[in-house]
Amino acid sequence: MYVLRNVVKTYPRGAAKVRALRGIDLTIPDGDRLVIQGPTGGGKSTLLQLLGGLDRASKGSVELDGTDLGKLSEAKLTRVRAESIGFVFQSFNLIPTLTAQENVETALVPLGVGTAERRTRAGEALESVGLAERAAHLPAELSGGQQQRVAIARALVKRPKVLLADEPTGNLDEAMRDEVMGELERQWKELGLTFVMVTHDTALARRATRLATLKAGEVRVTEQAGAGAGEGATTS
Ligand SMILES: Nc1ncnc2c1ncn2[C@@H]1O[C@H](COP(=O)(O)OP(=O)(O)OP(=O)(O)O)[C@@H](O)[C@H]1O
Repeated sequence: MYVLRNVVKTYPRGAAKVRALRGIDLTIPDGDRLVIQGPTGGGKSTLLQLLGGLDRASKGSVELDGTDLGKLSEAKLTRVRAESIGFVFQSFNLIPTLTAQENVETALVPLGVGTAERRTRAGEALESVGLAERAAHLPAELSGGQQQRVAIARALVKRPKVLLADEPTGNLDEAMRDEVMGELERQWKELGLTFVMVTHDTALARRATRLATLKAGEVRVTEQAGAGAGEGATTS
């Protein structure tokens, strides 16, 4: 479970400061599926980076299961990221010279998993996203939707408890968007992940059970009755 208390994030801009987050209080229970939306520059990516331990708050605390991520040493924070948090980005971030299989295996290297087990687990992860037969393909030989599914396999192969996605369908056409969202939702349900997703897509936001709207660095959370993962991937 995440507990954020009065989280402020400022960035230097010349002599001035940009206040990207202005005192966020937010609790994200285990197994939650939270969608973050809001206008450009509202602080969505900044919040996701703090949840992922990719950056630290300027003030306040970001606790994951009782540990204040901002107080960990760089080495410990890296360990938490490697073990517990899977990331999926808009731009896939696959290594172009590695095959799908090798890309997925890279997530297990920092955890000290041996070669044979890496191979097996990466194969299983690719199978779970329906890409077993594409394991030997390079990213350039895959469609956008398939590349994002490789990225999902890479995020999940380490069996994290948290999955963070920043505009995971932003680079995809509508059909592929549905394919990728369907995959993310299936994995969220099957693995009991805590799933936090930033999206500009209002159709996706409407289907979230909990919606966090970030505007000018402030958050408002709404529960949406009737929304949920069971509805399938509608595109209207
Ligand atoms: N590394 C940085 N250095 C300086 N300012 C930054 C940095 N990252 C973000 N900002 C600023 O912080 C504010 C929030 O940015 P953030 O990227 O979190 O917003 P966002 O809601 O994700 O926007 P978008 O929808 O455009 O991705 C913006 O004013 C942005 O310019």
